[in-house]
This record gives sequence, C-alpha cells and structure tokens, in this order.
Amino acid sequence: MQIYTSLDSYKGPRPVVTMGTFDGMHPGHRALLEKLKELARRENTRAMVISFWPHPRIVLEHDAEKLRLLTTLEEKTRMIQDTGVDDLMIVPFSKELADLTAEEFVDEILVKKLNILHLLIGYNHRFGKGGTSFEQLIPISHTFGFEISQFKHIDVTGLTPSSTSIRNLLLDGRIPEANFMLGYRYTITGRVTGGMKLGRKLMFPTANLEISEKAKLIPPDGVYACVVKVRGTYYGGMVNIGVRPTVSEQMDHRTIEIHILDFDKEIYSEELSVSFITKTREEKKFASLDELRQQLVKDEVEIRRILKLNGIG
Ligand SMILES: Cc1cc2nc3c(=O)[nH]c(=O)nc-3n(C[C@H](O)[C@H](O)[C@H](O)COP(=O)(O)O)c2cc1C
Ligand SMILES: Nc1ncnc2c1ncn2[C@@H]1O[C@H](COP(=O)(O)OP(=O)(O)OP(=O)(O)O)[C@@H](O)[C@H]1O
Repeated sequence: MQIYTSLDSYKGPRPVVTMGTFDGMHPGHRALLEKLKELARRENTRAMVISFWPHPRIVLEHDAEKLRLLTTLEEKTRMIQDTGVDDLMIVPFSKELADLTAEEFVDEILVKKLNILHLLIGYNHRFGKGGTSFEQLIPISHTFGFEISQFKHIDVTGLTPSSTSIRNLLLDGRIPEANFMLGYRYTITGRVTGGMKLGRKLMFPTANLEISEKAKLIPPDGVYACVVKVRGTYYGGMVNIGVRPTVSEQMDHRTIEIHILDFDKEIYSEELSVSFITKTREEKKFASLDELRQQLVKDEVEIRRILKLNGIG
C-alpha cells in the first residue's frame, strides 16, 4: 500500500475513493473497504482510502482533550494496509478544511488533486460544512463528472458497529461486547518502564506500561485477563489499571501494570502489546500487602481459568 501525506503527491490513475476516520477499523469499515476494492478491480484502477488525522472531533470540539481513540495513526494505518487497498491518503484535518462546503471539497480535493473516478460513500457518511448527504452529493457528482455510490450498513448480530459505540463499551469496562463489535481484541501497545519494585516482593512482578499516544483509550480502572505479546510471543497476563491505593498515595497517578504468566525475563524498555479479554474485578485498597498478595493468588486462578476458556495457555 502506498501511503501519502500530501494531496499533491498522488500521480496514479483516476482512483475509486472512500473517506472517513476509520477509528478502530471495525467490521463495518472492513466491509466498506472490501466493496472499495471490488469497485476498483471492476474499473481496473486503484482503491484509495482518504482518512483524516488528527481525528476531526479533536480539531473541532472544545472538550476535545476528552476524546479517546481506539487506534493510533500507526495502528489504523497497519489495519488499513492489511485490507489490501492500494492507497491511503492521510489528510491533515484542520478548521479550514472543515469550513469547505461539500462542493468546494469535491472541487478542490477530490477532483483537482485526485481526479477521482468513483466516490463510495458509507451509509451514514456526511462531509462538507453542514454535513452534505449522499442524496445531495448526486448532482455534485454529475457536475464534476465522477460516479458515486452508497454502501449499505453492516450489522453484527443485529447491532450496527460504530467507533463511538465501541468506545463507549470500552469506557464502561464491557470488554467482551466491545471485542465482539470490533471483530478483534482491543489492544494497547507501549514500552515497559520501571516501577517501585514491590512486585517481586509480592511474588507478582509487573511490567509498567507507558503509552505514548495521549489520546489512546485506556479501559477503566480494574483488573483484567489479557493476552500479552512480548518479543513476538503471546502469553496470558493479569493486568491492573489504576492508582494502586494499597501501595501509593498518589491518587492522580494512574498506572498500567502487567504480570505476565509463566514469564521471567528482563524486558525493561521493550515494547509490549496487551489485548484485553475481560475485566475480573475492581481495584481495591487492601489493609496490608499480605492481603493484596492473597487476592493476587485468587486473581491468578480466575484469570488462568478465563484464559483456558479462551483457548490461551
Ligand atoms: C493483577 C493485579 C491486580 C492488582 N490489584 C491491585 C488492587 O486491587 N489494589 C492495589 O492497591 N494494587 C493492586 N495491584 C498493584 C500492586 O499493588 C502492584 O503491582 C505492586 O505494588 C507492585 O508495584 P511495582 O511494579 O511498582 O513494584 C495489582 C497488580 C496486579 C498485577
Ligand atoms: N457498521 C457499518 N457498516 C458499514 N459502513 C460503516 C459502518 N460504520 C461506519 N461505516 C462507514 O465507514 C466510513 C468511515 O466511518 P467513520 O470513520 O465515520 O466510522 P463510524 O464507525 O461511523 O464512526 P463514528 O461512530 O465516529 O461516527 C463511513 O463511510 C461510514 O459510513
């Protein structure tokens, strides 16, 4: 897949194009891109995805710092690449871009920069100032001389996946439902940083994970059963997200700590991916480290059982 970050750099044939933010790349997004490839094959040309970065809501909304994303730009790019489309055009989203009417956007970008052959529009996709609908785009496509078509919506057991609904499930700690709607396990990736070194004393050493993308959605505080990818190998894992009230006074310092099962190697500063399976309990303040240790032993039994049910370990 060719990745473009400038609208001026595309020099290929007239492409078949679809647009959107594609946060999370859920089954609706993937089905849309399958259709895009089919149309491009039929026209013997290239399938191009136009995606915007930063997320339009981060640019346009005043409480934007609260928005949490399912995928970083890197993750989204990899998932789009995996679908087999030919081109990804990453368009920097700005207030000026949002101010263009649909007709101006079509003229200045889709026609003058890319000379598109066909625009595939998702079932609820609107663009341009005021949010122009598919029906309103039909006469515009005639004026500028390209084909336009609309893609139906895809449901997963009667529910329509959307990035917003999946974000809300994750923020509610409803991991299995979110994973079901995503079509894969929700995953966060980061680097291992140093902790207080209390973990070994507890007999549960932990890797503390640091996530560089500030906007990445982190599930709510609690204990989770997870699959952890380290050095290309997958392990079961017990994860605690929270402030560790038993051992820390810093109630505003949230950490992501992972105890990797059946693993005992030094991985400081290495990259680690955590894929969530389910939440098993809330984080609690224990009266002593010994009580915390006893709880961790119970957590391990329960998490190993869950992992086994999910075919891991
Ligand atoms: C699966 C798991 C569950 C945890 N649950 C709690 C908890 O309920 N309350 C709490 O205060 N700390 C909890 N912790 C955090 C421990 O207090 C922490 O891992 C320990 O103090 C080691 O910290 P360190 O890595 O900074 O040395 C949990 C850790 C893990 C791995
Ligand atoms: N369930 C779905 N089935 C088919 N197409 C979908 C589905 N969900 C989104 N799309 C299409 O995918 C494209 C990209 O959509 P967008 O990134 O806005 O995703 P979304 O999941 O609808 O997000 P949000 O919840 O933020 O509106 C749009 O054309 C949209 O219509």
